Amino acid sequence: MRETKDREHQTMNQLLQMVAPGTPFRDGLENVLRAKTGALIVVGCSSEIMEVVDGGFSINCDFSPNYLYELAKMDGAIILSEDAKRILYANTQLIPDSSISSIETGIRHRTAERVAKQTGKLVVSISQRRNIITLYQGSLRYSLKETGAILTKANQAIQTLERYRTVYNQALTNLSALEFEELVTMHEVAYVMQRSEMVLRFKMEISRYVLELGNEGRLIQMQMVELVGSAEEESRLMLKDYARDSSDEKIREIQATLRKLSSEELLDANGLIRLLGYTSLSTIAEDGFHPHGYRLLSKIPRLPSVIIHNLVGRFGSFPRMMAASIEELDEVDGIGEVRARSIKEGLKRIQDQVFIDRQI
Ligand SMILES: Nc1ncnc2c1ncn2[C@@H]1O[C@H](COP(=O)(O)OP(=O)(O)OP(=O)(O)O)[C@@H](O)[C@H]1O
Repeated sequence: MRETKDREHQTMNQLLQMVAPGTPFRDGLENVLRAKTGALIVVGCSSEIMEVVDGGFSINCDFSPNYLYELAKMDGAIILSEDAKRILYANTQLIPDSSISSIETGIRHRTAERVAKQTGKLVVSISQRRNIITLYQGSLRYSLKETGAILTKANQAIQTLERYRTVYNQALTNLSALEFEELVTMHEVAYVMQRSEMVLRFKMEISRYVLELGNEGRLIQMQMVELVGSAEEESRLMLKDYARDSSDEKIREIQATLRKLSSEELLDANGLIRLLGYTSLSTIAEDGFHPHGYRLLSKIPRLPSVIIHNLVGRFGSFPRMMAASIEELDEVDGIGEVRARSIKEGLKRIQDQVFIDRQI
């Protein structure tokens, strides 16, 4: 079910990219909309398409918004190449299988829906009377919204993302402080997992608006990138810190499963902890719920990931690493006395900062 949704989401994103404001294709569609001539446009010219096409004439020229507008004055459908860069046929009659179900009432729109379902290609219907552009592909149906309306929604989403990001930052600071104090419980970890996932889901939603807005969406995109910042990487490192199997492959698997959870499942803390590989609370009690230290170590400037990997390999958990002397750090592969000192000092600085931030 969720996989179908993911596929639909991907198809939708591709569609929105293709018709984004600023593209010649969108300019052409807007021209037709303004001229109120209506149009039926098929993007792609496979054998399945040719089976439902009757009559018309071959054009075979480069796409231009004006040309599309001129051709739309004629009756019938216009057929474009797969990349919408060439106009292949115009004035054609489309005869899809009439037994294919359709929710549309007008003939143009019903034809568009059926052709899209029958061939899997993108079909665009521009209504002459209702001032609306509708996209069909397979069983997907989407009416393009006015740029102003999308901008309003995108701005609201940015404001919500801002609030989510603030809460996520607080959750991370709190987790860091507890990691230094060795007081982390599964609840804090599950809470941070929920919060980071919410930020990432909002990012996906805003990315959709950005695609739909085309060149009008640049400012929204810049705000989104700025707000999300390092959230994705922090979230990955946090999973690496607490997953029983912290291999990159396992972390990718956990991330993919997280993405598929419904909103209710995401609120189930026990389910999230099970995702990390803990089957019961008693397993946690035995091992202690301590991070490996990937996330906090990554905050030390210029500390290569291979050294972080060696440190985690040697000490296993963050508290043991914190308790290690300069000499013990010095024994780790790739670490000399100077680096051992800078790691100790780096961690101390992060600890002080985290405790200050927690007070704010
Ligand atoms: N099967 C078809 N093949 C090609 N063109 C079609 C087909 N069906 C309808 N059209 C085009 O759509 C035009 C309008 O049809 P109709 O008014 O019945 O559709 P509609 O769905 O009500 O659209 P609108 O909202 O634009 O009025 C026709 O004049 C013709 O150009």
